[in-house]
Amino acid sequence: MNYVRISVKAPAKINLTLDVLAKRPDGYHEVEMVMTTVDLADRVDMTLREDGEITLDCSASFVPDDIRNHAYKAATLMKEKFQVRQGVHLYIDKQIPVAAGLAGGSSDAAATLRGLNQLWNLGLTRDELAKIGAEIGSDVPFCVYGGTALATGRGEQIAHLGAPAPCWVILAKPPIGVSTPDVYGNLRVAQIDNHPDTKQMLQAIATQDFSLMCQSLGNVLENVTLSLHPQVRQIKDLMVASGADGVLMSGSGPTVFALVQKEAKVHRIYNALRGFVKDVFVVRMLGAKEGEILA
Ligand SMILES: C[C@@](CO)(OP(=O)(O)O)[C@H](O)COP(=O)(O)OP(=O)(O)OC[C@H]1O[C@@H](n2ccc(N)nc2=O)[C@H](O)[C@@H]1O
Ligand SMILES: Nc1ncnc2c1ncn2[C@@H]1O[C@H](COP(=O)(O)OP(=O)(O)O)[C@@H](O)[C@H]1O
Repeated sequence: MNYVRISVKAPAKINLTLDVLAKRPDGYHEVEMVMTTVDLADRVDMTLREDGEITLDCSASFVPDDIRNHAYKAATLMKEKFQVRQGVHLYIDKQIPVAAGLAGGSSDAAATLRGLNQLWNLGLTRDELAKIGAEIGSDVPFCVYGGTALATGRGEQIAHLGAPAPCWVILAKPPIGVSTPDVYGNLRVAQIDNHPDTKQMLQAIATQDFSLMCQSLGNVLENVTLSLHPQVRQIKDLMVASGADGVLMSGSGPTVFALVQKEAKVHRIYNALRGFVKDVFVVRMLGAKEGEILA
């Protein structure tokens, strides 16, 4: 089918575990992370341009609209690699908080790769798109597939997992932006004393055991971000005091998420947080499903 315009959902991710095993000679860190997508999503609209230009607008004016934008980078890479004559206008409807540990920019890039594959009739597989995504950022390959996965290497090696136990996810982002390179840069790998039990998390997911999943949550970047931004600790404490079953910071932060199974608790936690931070979202995990193309 020939498209002229296509809209693709770009869901946020959370890290159920994030372990750092070593610092690599290339400056990246060797990680082991269990990630899952949630139904808080940007939307990337792509409109064919016959003049060959790549242009971008975003509903959030502070997000870059040039090559610094991961979605723009994705389009440029695809055009160059496959010598595409046509161009594209990208419009990003931004719903995911920026620099929040939720991979908003990576997911926009992944949605752009998926969408352009159709718009420009490239016929690439998801695996091929994920490989291209790794050239944009470590989290992009995961975002190309979505669902739930174990990510290793610098985060670009993906092993798909089944859906975790169904539950509510309450996200709260304090009004600070966190730089991922700064957080990794402040981590002292030899001094990490809170490595998560990744195997136990994999077991919790395989058996859809909600309480084991909550017990297995862990993120070695949390202490680094907590020391830079004490508000993150306050949000965690508030979630726990309001009855959350499991609480963790996502990625490099500063977003913190709470997991709960009972709907009554959702309201209690949401109301407690809203008095404290503006950006609070109640979402569901997307399970094992792949990112959805809307039109
Ligand atoms: C921490 C995580 C957890 O999912 O996510 P966010 O908090 O950014 O959402 C990821 O590891 C972030 O992945 P991503 O944001 O794609 O990182 P990249 O663009 O590839 O790298 C940005 C910088 O982060 C550092 N970095 C990133 C990944 C990695 N495995 N080791 C690193 O040391 C490097 O300094 C690198 O230059
Ligand atoms: N499409 C995009 N959406 C949001 N931020 C973007 C995008 N493209 C590039 N960026 C830049 O990437 C940085 C990280 O943003 P984001 O992907 O939202 O956070 P995180 O890496 O914490 O998940 C920001 O500083 C932002 O300026």
